[in-house]
Amino acid sequence: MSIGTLVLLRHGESEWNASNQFTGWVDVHLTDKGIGEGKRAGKLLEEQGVLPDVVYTSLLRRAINTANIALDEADRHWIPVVRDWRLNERHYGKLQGLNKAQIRDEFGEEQFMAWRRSYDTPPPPIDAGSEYSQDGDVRYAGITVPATECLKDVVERMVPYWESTISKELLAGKNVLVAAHGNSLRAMVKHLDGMSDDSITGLNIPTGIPLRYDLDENLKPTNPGGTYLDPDAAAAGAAAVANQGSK
Ligand SMILES: O=C(O)[C@@H](CO)OP(=O)(O)O
Repeated sequence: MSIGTLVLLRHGESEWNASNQFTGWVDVHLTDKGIGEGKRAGKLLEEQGVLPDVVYTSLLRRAINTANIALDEADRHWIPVVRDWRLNERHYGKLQGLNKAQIRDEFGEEQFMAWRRSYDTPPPPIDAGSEYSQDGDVRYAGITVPATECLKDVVERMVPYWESTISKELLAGKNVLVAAHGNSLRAMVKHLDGMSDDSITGLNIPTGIPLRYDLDENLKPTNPGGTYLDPDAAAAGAAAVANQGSK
């Protein structure tokens, strides 16, 4: 049996992407632009014949709604869905809700970039019970909700999940759509492409553009880095993410 195709999809633009706020586990809505990006993602899946058999999402509405919109557009709204917190965005700790440009101004470029993109420097932890903390959220009953995470923490929660679930679907020949987030997908790409802790710091994932991975029987990409279904829009989108926080 041949290996299924993997498609990674970062959610469309969220309200806090638009207002330049650190988001993490805060459950913000898509903007109208984000909804449009979800539709376009679905069109790309359909036009390029990359039709998922199963969809995995985080527990956050920006990823859930993007997947629903894209699948509806591609006429695959009926496929089975699995949702798991391990696909959630990286928890941004005390930075959740704060403006990226203000944090950059207050703490300087180096500290700002260490919190955003270093592999193992987590932001300061969020206070339990504060406005943007998730410690009392019923959807996370039974798990220890993080107070902050660095990318390494995301890799450590995501890879065992990948190995026990998503990779098995692919090995069984199913096409899998993973609808998730900038940093949880960076963790997945790092794992798939075997990227070093240093090289992942320079990788940014644009909103709403499907990224296809063709895998061999060892789940190694035969197209390293994956293939965006709209490469020009992806390059522009990734540059915009990289520049967030700049004036
Ligand atoms: O705020 C966040 O949760 C993420 C994704 O939007 O931001 P960044 O790209 O700065 O890691």
